[in-house]
Amino acid sequence: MSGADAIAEFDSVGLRYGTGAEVLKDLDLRLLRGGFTYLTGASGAGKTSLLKLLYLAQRPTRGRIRLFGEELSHAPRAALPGFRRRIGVVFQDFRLVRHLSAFDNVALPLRIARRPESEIAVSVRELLEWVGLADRSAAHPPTLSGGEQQRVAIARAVVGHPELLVADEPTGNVDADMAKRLLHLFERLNELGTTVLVATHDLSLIAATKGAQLMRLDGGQLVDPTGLLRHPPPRTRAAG
Ligand SMILES: Nc1ncnc2c1ncn2[C@@H]1O[C@H](COP(=O)(O)OP(=O)(O)OP(=O)(O)O)[C@@H](O)[C@H]1O
Repeated sequence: MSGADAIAEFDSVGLRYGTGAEVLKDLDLRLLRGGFTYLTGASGAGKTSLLKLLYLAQRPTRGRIRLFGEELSHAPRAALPGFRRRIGVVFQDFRLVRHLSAFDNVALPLRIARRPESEIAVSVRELLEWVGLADRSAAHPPTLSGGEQQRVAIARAVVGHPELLVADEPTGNVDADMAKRLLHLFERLNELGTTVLVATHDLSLIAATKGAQLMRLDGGQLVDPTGLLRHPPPRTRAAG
């Protein structure tokens, strides 16, 4: 398989914070375009750190990352916002804008993309309904429960149909029925072409997703239960 089929590739990637020990070691991985992947691992294993590398909140301390076919270490800083706009992120701590309503938080990526307000209104309403918050669209984040904030964060991450969706424990604050509904949303987005990576401890979620790839982090290293990772990475590159 050629590099052109991968939306992201890690080649011997390591990460340390400051002068501490490496929290991620020798990561070789490949996220296939259009794939659905779960990332598991004990608390502190490095899941959030790996996701941060993918959504460009951290740079690796060694190794190489290719994203959307581009080598990140060669990309100028000015190119990074362009990459980020292609990625939807559900942060573990939600990161909603406090002074904006739930509606306006979800609308943000579409407004940044300068989509017409009429289209924004339809998309945002549809998503708020899907995540069970149609009647809370005017509410501000501080007045929402943790689970409600998480659902707004998910709606915001998916509303622009990103090429890559990265979600950190996206069902950590919701009940089993809502988790199923949110999983269905991710699957639908995946069917429409979004590559999905979900970090989770929720084994029932993983069991419910047919055909998903599973990666596990253990002590900062990737264990590969489904045998789909790349060891070692291919050196060939497809033309174009
Ligand atoms: N900004 C930081 N500065 C220093 N160390 C950090 C920082 N962020 C994470 N770490 C350390 O890196 C290691 C991996 O943390 P990370 O948050 O990636 O794990 P995780 O698998 O996502 O954990 P959890 O499931 O509890 O969210 C931990 O030892 C953590 O203490």
